[in-house]
Amino acid sequence: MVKLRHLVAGNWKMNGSRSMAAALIAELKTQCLSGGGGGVSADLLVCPPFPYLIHASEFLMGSNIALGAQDCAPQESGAHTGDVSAAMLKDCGCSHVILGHSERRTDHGESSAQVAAKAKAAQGAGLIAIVCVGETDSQRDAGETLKVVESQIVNSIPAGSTTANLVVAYEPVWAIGTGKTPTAGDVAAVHAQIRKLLVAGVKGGEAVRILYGGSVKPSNAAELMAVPEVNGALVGGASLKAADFLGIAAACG
Ligand SMILES: O=C(CO)COP(=O)(O)O
Repeated sequence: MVKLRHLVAGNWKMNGSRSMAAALIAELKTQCLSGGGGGVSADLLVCPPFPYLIHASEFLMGSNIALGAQDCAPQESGAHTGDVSAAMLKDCGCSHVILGHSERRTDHGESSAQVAAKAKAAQGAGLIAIVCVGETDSQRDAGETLKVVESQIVNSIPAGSTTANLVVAYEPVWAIGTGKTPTAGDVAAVHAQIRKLLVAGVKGGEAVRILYGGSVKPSNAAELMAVPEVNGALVGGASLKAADFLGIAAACG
């Protein structure tokens, strides 16, 4: 098992405003610079909604907090009203983009093949694709977790992915925004399976970071982040408060 530096990514989802982004990022910067983040040794990433990316990239200047988006188009450019290309995200200062989040798979019917096409476009534009996978409540109850995750991994990760352009996030759908989390043992089993698939199918797959997401908060972060093959967190609700987000980062050890 390769020891990797943790990545703590904040998925703001459809929350915030320009003034909220300014205040939250200012607080993150101050806390990180002053060491008030509890000696954060993880890499930090914030992913605001599209309209605030350009502002956020300015607010983030002078910090080493990275910027990401929450989706991109599979096409490079052209007649695709309402879509945003990966090159545009790069142009706005993004280094990462979240793809295939369960909310997009559900709300927009995104298939794993579409997620793979988006990830390929993102990587082609020089972005790191954060590809999300995870089972629903009923799939879990049916004992299908590993089968579902395997299928999503195999079909959502494009050929040409490497350690340098891919991050995977395991987010059980039933744990998102519910306050429920899997046991450390369950997380370990899924992450071990994902690692096996990455080692078999991706160049440098042993060093691709695998994040856990779903109701991560400061009070449970230490336990979740200590699970073998958990290399960071994809945080929703708790990423909207600087103290909570940094509390999670500090728990990475
Ligand atoms: O969906 C998530 C991050 O992408 C997790 O959301 P919560 O942390 O709010 O459960």
